[in-house]
Amino acid sequence: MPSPEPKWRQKYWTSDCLQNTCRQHGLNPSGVSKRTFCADAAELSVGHILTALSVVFVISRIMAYRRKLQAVSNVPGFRVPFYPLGVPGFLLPSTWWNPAIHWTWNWRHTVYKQYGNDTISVAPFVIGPASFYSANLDVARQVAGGEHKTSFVKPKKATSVPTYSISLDARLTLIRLWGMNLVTADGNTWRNHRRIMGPAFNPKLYELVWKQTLNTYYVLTFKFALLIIAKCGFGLSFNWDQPPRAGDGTMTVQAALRTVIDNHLLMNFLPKWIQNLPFKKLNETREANDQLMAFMQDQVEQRKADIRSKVLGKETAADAFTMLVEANEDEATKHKLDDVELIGNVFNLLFAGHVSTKVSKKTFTSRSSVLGHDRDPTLEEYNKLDKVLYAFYEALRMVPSGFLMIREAFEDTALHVPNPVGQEGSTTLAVPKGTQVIVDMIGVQYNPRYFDEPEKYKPSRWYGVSNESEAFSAFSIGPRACLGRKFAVTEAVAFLSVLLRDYKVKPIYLPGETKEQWQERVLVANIVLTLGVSNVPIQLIRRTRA
Ligand code: HEM
Repeated sequence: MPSPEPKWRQKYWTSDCLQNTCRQHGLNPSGVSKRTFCADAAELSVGHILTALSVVFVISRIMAYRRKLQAVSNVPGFRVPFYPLGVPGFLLPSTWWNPAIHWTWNWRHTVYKQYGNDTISVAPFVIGPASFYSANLDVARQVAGGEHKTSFVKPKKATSVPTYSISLDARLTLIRLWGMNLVTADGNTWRNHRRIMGPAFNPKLYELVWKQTLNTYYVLTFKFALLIIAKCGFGLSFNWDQPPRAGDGTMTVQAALRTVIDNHLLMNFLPKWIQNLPFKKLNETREANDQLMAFMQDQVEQRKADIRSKVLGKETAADAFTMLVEANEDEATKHKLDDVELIGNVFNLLFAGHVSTKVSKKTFTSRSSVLGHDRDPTLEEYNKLDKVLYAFYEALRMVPSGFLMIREAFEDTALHVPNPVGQEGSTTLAVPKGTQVIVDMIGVQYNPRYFDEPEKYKPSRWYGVSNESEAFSAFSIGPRACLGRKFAVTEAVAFLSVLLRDYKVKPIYLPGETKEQWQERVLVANIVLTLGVSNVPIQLIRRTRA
């Protein structure tokens, strides 16, 4: 009994094969079993099926594409293969045929001009939903303002966001990590969250923000200055994240040095017997001093060992500390400093270098008209620091960290899109349920409708604008505007006022580079959950007291 033909083969028999002939391939029927399989004919059939499938796919895409164009009322915009916030659009590099997530930044100066209005559409012809992108504040008010009667919500659940929408999915998943919250909620749930959260943002909190920002400024600049002097002056392998531990490891070198520096007057001027009294502060200072000495001793030993085992002709490290130890080792024995003297010198250098590099609380700039005294600013003086506020507003306008506000129509609705500048009125567009309207916050901040010469850094444009004003829109507008606005602004003003009091900030130019060219070079978007810029080369120059 011949074994039965497998099913997949039988499927491809042609009627010619069944009649023991194959006109197409000229087979002689004699001797050819009825069950002979005509492989070429079968391949032809697979090809037919694939072609048919492709045709079906293309037709379905064309129909879907037409629906997307209808959804966005044929408003001009991108006709590209992929949705910018989804896979693969998000993963592929941003280029003319794939805007990707970066387009709102990369093309911020040109894109809306190119399409003739500040609301445009995206209709991807391969994959992804139709959406509007708008740099218009009236559109923002309709979709993101959180008005009672809105037909737009933040895209519902992270899980319900289509899987092609990787970035959106990731953003929502991240901000929902700890459950439903004010940022992700909508409707009555949002109102309830806001009612409870709102009172937490009160003057007492801002008082704390102010105080802690100033404290952190000193901790930060101390650590920063220590790091530089330790690395460059002494070749010590200090690490920002994991500072080295002094002595027996119970204290970081940074903490020990801080204590010693803060209390050096006690150690220098009090008689020894008083220093040894069992008071908390004296105990701590003694302990810190011992730990630091043990650390320095260890460092000197290491340097000596390095110098002794130095491979002939190989340079040792060029830091001041190593060179000091090396010079001492070269001295004739009678002139040599002993270890304690060497440490004394090293410590003094470290101490002196650190104190002169660190930002002293007492440093004061003669330029400041507000902080005219030898002290830190207080929160009560906030209003007088308006120039600092305007500088911060302008920087945030140029790099708005909350760069997209994504909304979705939960029912069929309408959108009133203001006509281009110079044309009165607005156009009403029908927006089907499920269509996204994305407020492009970068576009808003660079929109010539709202700002003249938007590409220029001009803090003066904010003169007289109050902290609550909606003219400044980088924190969003309407009832759903950023709850942390005053928190962020208080922190920024406190930090910037002391930083700018103590330091001049100078851009580091390439040879022959202008300020505008520098700005264009360094403003490279760094988009994670929020928008930032990559490394900005600047020089901080300590101000001298007048
Ligand atoms: C420079 C700093 C900040 C900027 C530019 C900023 C910007 C924004 C923007 C644009 C929104 C609206 C998002 C949307 O509707 O999709 C928002 C909402 C929000 N922000 Fe901020 N934000 C900043 C700092 C903060 C801080 C420090 C906090 C908290 C301490 C905070 C808490 C919130 C909350 C809770 C919401 C949701 C408000 C609601 O939906 O009712 N933000 N922020």
